Amino acid sequence: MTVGLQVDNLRYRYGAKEALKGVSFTLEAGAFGALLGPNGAGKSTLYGLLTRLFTTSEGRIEIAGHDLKAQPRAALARMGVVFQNQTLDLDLSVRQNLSYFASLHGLSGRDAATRIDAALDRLNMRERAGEKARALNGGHRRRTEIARALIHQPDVLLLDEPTVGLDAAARRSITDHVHQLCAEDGLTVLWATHLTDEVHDPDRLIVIHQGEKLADGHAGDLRGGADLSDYFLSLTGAQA
Ligand SMILES: Nc1ncnc2c1ncn2[C@@H]1O[C@H](COP(=O)(O)OP(=O)(O)OP(=O)(O)O)[C@@H](O)[C@H]1O
Repeated sequence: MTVGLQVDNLRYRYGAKEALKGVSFTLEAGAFGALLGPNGAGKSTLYGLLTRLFTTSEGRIEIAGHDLKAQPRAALARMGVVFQNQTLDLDLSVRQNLSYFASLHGLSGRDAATRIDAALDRLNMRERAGEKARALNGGHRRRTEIARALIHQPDVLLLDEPTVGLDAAARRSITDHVHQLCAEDGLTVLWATHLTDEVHDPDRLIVIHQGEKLADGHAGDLRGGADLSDYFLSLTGAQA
């Protein structure tokens, strides 16, 4: 199999507090990986390490074949990130937000315009390109951020609780769009959430709790005949 994302025996401490206690998993290229964990499980810590907001000497991360510690630039170039907090410039148009990001990646002119159009098409946002980000609802702002994260054509897309604050229809739409990116474009996705209804049966499901991995497999196999939230609750004792 071609590996999209590999995390091997990752540990991280905040002083005496051990936030990750040796977490390992591998996502095949093109997989939708749902990282499910209750508050405090260690999801944000894992994302911080994956994006090199901070580093650890314990464990190894590989992104699309590049070791994050040994080849950070090459590894990060293969990664797109959608953070939990909104990061658009609300006074710029959708297209301007994407153009700014493209130029940060050294893209300009016709090449940038082509990539921006393709990314906006992918998220059904092309017809909104001229609107100020401020005029968009929360769901369309998130779609713009996802389109922006695709401009440099990453192999791996990380999303940290991307549906926080969205209504049910927008949540469904974003979740479906990202599943399509895996199925149709071969993108490897890691989607952190504590909402079980965002996980589909064929998805790869990784459950973490208190810094440890409790389960890893296809969601449908793991839950068996049970409801996924009941399964999650029985594993973690937490509220789904
Ligand atoms: N700066 C910090 N100093 C000390 N402990 C921290 C710090 N940041 C996080 N922690 C602790 O590390 C553990 C993992 O936190 P983390 O934020 O990674 O969890 P999470 O799964 O992202 O939770 P949430 O869904 O609430 O964001 C928690 O016990 C948290 O209290």
